[in-house]
Amino acid sequence: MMPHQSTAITVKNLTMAYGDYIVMRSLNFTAQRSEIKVIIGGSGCGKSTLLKHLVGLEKAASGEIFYGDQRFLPDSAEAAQIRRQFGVSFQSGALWSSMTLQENVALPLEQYTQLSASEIRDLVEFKLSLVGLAGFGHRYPSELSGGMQKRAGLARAIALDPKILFFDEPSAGLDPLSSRRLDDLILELRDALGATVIVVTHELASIFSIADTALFLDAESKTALCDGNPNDLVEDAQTEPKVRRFLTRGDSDNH
Ligand SMILES: Nc1ncnc2c1ncn2[C@@H]1O[C@H](COP(=O)(O)OP(=O)(O)OP(=O)(O)O)[C@@H](O)[C@H]1O
Repeated sequence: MMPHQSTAITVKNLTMAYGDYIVMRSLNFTAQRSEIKVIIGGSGCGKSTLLKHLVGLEKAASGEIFYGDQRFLPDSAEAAQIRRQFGVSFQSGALWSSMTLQENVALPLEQYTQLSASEIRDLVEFKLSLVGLAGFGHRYPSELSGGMQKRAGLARAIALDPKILFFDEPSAGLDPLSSRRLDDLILELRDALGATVIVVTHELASIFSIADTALFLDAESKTALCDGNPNDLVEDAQTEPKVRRFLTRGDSDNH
């Protein structure tokens, strides 16, 4: 059966491994257009590995990934075209320290579009204003706070109006207020771009405030134990105890 029209991402029987070491076996899930899906689970369960597979930095041991109805094979000719729809903000994809914010955000536009210098300048200013950094374009990353740097990374990730945004622990190292602002920003960007958003996070507050769905990866069984709205998962008596414990920070052990 072809994946459904409004389905942005379909993962079918995805097995991920490093050499002989299997990280996850036969994962199945979908993400709809404009859905915010968080990937959660204990340390080392394979969250970052899944993100790397989704963006094509790692190749599946077996199984398939579809964007819309297009199969995503990292080495194929179509992959470059699919990747153009991605906005990626990983820790490793931090800003270039030798470039101003303007130059950082302009980079993907210069690389991937035929826009003129003045069009790029206007777009960069617009993207910076979307993340609350209008007027900061001339600054270097070192001249910004950690929260501002994260937002600048976001501005770069949305430079090409991505259909799908990927974030790896966006609020790591931020104070609770900055982290909250970043969550609000992710919600605003989803609404403004209509993008599907995939986020790896450990932050419970973020999970409950931004996620439409939470996919829980379990290292022990090497499978996803659930994929649902986090509030429903806490309420639902059928939810795996492990997932409930995670989402309630162990409080449900007392019930
Ligand atoms: N390049 C690699 N080569 C071999 N094994 C790896 C590699 N990267 C990760 N692993 C292993 O794969 C498993 C999953 O790692 P991954 O980084 O995806 O987990 P994670 O859920 O993102 O962890 P954390 O929450 O601690 O960031 C771990 O056992 C890790 O040691």
